[in-house]
Amino acid sequence: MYNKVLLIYNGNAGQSEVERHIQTVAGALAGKVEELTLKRTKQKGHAEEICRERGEEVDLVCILGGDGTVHECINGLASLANPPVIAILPGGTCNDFSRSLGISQNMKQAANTILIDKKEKVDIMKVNDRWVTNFVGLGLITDASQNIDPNLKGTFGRLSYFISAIKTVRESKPFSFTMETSDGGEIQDHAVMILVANGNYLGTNQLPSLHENMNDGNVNVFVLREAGMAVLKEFIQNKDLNEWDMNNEAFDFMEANELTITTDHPMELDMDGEVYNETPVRIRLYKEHLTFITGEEYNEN
Ligand SMILES: Nc1ncnc2c1ncn2[C@@H]1O[C@H](COP(=O)(O)OP(=O)(O)OP(=O)(O)O)[C@@H](O)[C@H]1O
Repeated sequence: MYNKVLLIYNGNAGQSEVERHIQTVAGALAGKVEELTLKRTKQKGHAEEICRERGEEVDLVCILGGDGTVHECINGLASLANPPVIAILPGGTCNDFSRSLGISQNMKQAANTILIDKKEKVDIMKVNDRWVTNFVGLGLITDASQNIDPNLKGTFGRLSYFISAIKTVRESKPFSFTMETSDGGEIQDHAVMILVANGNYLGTNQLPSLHENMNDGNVNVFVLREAGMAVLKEFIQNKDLNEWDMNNEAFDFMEANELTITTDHPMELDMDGEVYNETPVRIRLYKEHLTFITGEEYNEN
């Protein structure tokens, strides 16, 4: 089991809910670990700082938060020489990366997963100068995140993503891009959205995928040329890419472990749900770079 455990939680999340979650997690870990330190994030960027400074002092870092908090923590941990094992406790709105790891969305069950201690090495993307767990995207997806009304997010939670997506689809305009892959391939085209996914979920929807694990050394690259609702519906509903019509002009799909994307004008990059950077972008996958606690049903190779 683990001697030293650091539990980081989003200090900006609803107070009473956080307190309940901490009680649940601390209750599950009490008696099983030697030392449990709680750290509340004080502002955006704090989780990254804590992880960079304290990550090597502990055996396990538990992240109680959503994908944005996970993103921050990974950026503090991924460059350490001896990073700890990482457990994600689904404390955000969508918690997409925890879903990809097969972690239960029930906090008690998620905390108990830590005690079962099933661990897997997982691929992580380096996107320009940031580490990314779940996805990087440009075009429609960035606009959809930006269009979320913070008041709606508080009231409707993940429904606000869909309201925003529908609003954005109506307004989206195509952009020109050039994509180069490490095998020398080059594509020049137009799109309304490019999505490079390491994880298998987006806005709680399962993404179409050829395989379910996250240590295969490849990311899934989706290029959507049209923003019609029919295309988006297929994208969201059809989970198995083996059954997709690959001749459909509305989208392209490929796998890659390294690629660069340039656009006709600088475009914002959505990384794990927050805008951190803009194009041009270089994406490189680091195979099995970090070790995560996974749910029992997580599919390893
Ligand atoms: N104390 C804090 N004050 C302000 N912002 C914070 C604080 N701690 C974390 N954050 C930021 O808040 C953002 C949202 O938090 P988080 O990702 O945990 O929840 P969420 O957006 O509801 O979850 P999801 O992305 O899974 O839908 C993150 O990008 C994170 O950087």
